[in-house]
Amino acid sequence: MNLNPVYLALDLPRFDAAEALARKVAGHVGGIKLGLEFFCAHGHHGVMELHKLGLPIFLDLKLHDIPNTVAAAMQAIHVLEPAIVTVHAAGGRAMMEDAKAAADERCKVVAVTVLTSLDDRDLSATGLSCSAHDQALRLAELAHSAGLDGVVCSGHEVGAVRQQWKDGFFVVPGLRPDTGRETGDQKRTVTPRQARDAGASVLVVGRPISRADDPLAAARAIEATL
Ligand SMILES: O=C(O)c1cc(=O)[nH]c(=O)n1[C@@H]1O[C@H](COP(=O)(O)O)[C@@H](O)[C@H]1O
Repeated sequence: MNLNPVYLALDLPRFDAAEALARKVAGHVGGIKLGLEFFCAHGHHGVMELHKLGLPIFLDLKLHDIPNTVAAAMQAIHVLEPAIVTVHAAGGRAMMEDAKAAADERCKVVAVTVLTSLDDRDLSATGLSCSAHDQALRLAELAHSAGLDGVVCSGHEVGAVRQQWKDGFFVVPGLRPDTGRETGDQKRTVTPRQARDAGASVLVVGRPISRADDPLAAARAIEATL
């Protein structure tokens, strides 16, 4: 895997705009993350097209269903040769075990713990009485015992998760280079540098690059802080 830990989240509705942005910053990111917005709009064909850029592809599908369905979905994406795929840890141990068993052996399967857009109050509204921190740790332990490669968590938890899972592969989104600025829908944010120092393996960055006046300068500036 490329040494630059930054994966650019290509959350753009139009294929040509997504491809142009990826081309522009390709030399300053380690890979590209294609999520639900991209996959629902452009499907397998869109992923194949972006493979031509030669960067590792992180397919962020956040699969969450019964084990049989998730395993079948994992098999259906072998052909896309993703470097990383996401499932939801809340889908449970059997679902994660079957997802890992169905994945290509070169693909890292990581489980989303607690979305970075949620805080303790949001969790309480879903019926969970623990903190986002404790829930992320609990789900990371479950993902570890299910044999996954790692988890997705915020920069607030990644240090503690790394302590309990030394050789895990950890993806941290919800990054804001300047935490004093508007964070939008993200609630548990840190800077890319803070996340890296706390033990992140991959740093997911979307809008701080894609919505910057100069995306190339933004990608370079983030790279320079790492
Ligand atoms: O799985 C993810 O990548 C993910 C998990 C999570 O808890 N929070 C989160 O923001 N993400 C993704 O990371 C990206 C963050 O985008 P920005 O907030 O624009 O940097 C989006 O593509 C989200 O789908």
